[in-house]
Amino acid sequence: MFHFNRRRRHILNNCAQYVSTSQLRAGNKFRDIPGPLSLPVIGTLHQYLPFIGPFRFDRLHRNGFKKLKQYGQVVREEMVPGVNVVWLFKPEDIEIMFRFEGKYPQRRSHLALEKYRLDRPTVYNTGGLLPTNGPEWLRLRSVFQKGLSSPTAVQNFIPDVNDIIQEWLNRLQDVCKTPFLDYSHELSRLFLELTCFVTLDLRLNSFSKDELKPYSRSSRLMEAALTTNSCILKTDNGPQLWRKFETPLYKKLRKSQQFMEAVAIDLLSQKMTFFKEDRKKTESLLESYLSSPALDFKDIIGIVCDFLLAGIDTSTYTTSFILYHLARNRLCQSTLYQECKRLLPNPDSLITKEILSEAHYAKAVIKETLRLQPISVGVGRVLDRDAEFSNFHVPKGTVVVSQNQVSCRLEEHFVTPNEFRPERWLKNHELYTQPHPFLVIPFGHGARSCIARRLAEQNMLIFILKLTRKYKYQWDGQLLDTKSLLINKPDGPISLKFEKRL
Ligand code: HEM
Repeated sequence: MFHFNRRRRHILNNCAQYVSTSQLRAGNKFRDIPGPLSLPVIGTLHQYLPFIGPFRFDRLHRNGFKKLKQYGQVVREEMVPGVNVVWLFKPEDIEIMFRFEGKYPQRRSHLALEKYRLDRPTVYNTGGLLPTNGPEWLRLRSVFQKGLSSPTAVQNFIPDVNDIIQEWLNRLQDVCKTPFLDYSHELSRLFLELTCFVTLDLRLNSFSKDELKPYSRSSRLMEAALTTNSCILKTDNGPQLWRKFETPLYKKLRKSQQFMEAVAIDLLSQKMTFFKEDRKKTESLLESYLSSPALDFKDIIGIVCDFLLAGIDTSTYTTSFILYHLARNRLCQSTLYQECKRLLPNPDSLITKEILSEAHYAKAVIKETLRLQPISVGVGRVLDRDAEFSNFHVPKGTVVVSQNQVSCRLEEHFVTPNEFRPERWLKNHELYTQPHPFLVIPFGHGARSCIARRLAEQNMLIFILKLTRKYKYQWDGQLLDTKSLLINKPDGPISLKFEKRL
C-alpha cells in the first residue's frame, strides 16, 4: 500500500510538473521564467555568498551549468530588485537575441568605467567604445573599425608582428632556463607590445632590461589593464554604491585608469610630433584616426585606452589556454609541428599571408581552444524590442546574456565535448560536424562583435606557428579551469617546459 501511494504520488507529481510546464508554455509570461530566488533589497546576492550560496561571482560558467540543470534553457535572475538578467543556453534562442539587438546593439557593461570617463570631460568626449550605447557608439565604431575590418588592412601588420614575435622568441631562449616561471606574464608583455604597436604605431620595447623591471611603464600598464578589468564585473553587478561615493573598488579602477590615460596622452603627443617630421610613411591606424574629421584628440585617447583594456588580457589568456592544450596533447602538438615544418621549411622564414591562409590545423587549434575556454561566458545584449525565447516572453530593455561557454560543453552539441580535439573543425576529418552557427561565437556576433577579431586571430596564429616551429613544450602545472574576472582568466599559473627543436 505504502509503495502504491508513493508511486502514485510520484506519478501525480510528474503529471503536475507536466501540467504546469504546458501551462507555462501557453502563458509564457516573463515572470514565469524559472530562476534563483530573489529577496527584497538584496536580490540574488545571497546566492553568491561564500559557504552559503551555490554560486560564485568568479566562476560564471559553473554557475551557468547549475542554473541550466536546475531551471532549464531560459533562466531569469533578479540580481538586484527590479533588475533582471535572462540567461540563454539554446543556440536557437541566442540567435534570436542577436536578431533583436536593433540598429544600435547595446551592452550593459563597463558602467563604472563610463562614469569615470564622463566625469572627466576635459580628457574624454564619451565613455569610450566599450560602454557607450546608441548613435554615439555607432559614430565611434564606424570610424575606429576602418583599419581593422578589412583583411588587407590587417594583413599589413604581418611583417611587424612577425618581427615583434621573433624578438620575444629570441628572449625565450634565456627565459626558459628560469625554473617555475608563470609564462602568463611573458605573454602579457608580448601582447602589450603588439597592442601598442598596432594602435599607436609605436614600440614600447617592453622586453628591454629597463622595461622588465616591476615599476617600469610597461609593467605598470599591464597591471593597470588587469586591475581595471578585474573591477568591471564587480562594479557592474550588485548595488552601485560607487555612483554615490568612492568605494575601494572604484578607487582602484580610477587609479589604474589615471595611469593608463596619462601614458596614452604621453604616447599620443609623442606620436603627433613624430608625424609632423615624417610625412612619407604609409598610413597607420593611428594616422587614419588623427586625419579623420569625425574624431578629435579626446576620442582617440578613449580608443587607445579601450584597446589597451581589451587587447592585452584577451589575447594573453587565450594564448595561455592554447599552449596549455598543446602542451598536454602531444599528438596535437606534433600534428601542428608537421604543419609548421611544411609551411616554414626554414624556422626563421618570415610569415606571409599565403602561409597563414594554409595554416588549417593551427586555425583549428585556436577555434577549439576558444570553444573550450572562450574569453567570456557569453555575450550580453539589452533587448531592443520584446522577444520570445523558448516560448517565454521577454520585454524590451531586458539584459539578456548568452551562455555559450556552458552550451559548448554539452553532449547534445559536440561529441566528447570536454576533450580538446582540433580535428573536429577540419572539413575532411571524420569528427567534423557543423554546429549551430550561434554556438561557438567567442568574438560575439554582428555589428557590435569584437572590433579587432581579425587582428587578434592573426597575432595568435603567427605566434603559435613560429613558436611551435622552434620549440617543443610540455605542461608542468596543474589542471586549469577559467576564473571569471570580466573575462575568463586561467585559474592557475602557465607552467611550461620548453625545449628547442634541432
Ligand atoms: C582572443 C582575443 C579576443 C577575443 C576572444 C575577444 C572577444 C570579444 C568579445 C566577445 C567582444 C564583445 C562582442 C559582442 O558584444 O558581440 C569584444 C569586443 C571588443 N573587443 Fe575583443 N576580443 C579579443 C581581442 C581583442 C583585441 C586584441 C582588441 C583590441 C586591440 C579588442 C578590442 C575590442 C573592443 C574595443 C570591443 C568593443 C567593441 C564594441 O563595443 O563595439 N579585442 N571582444
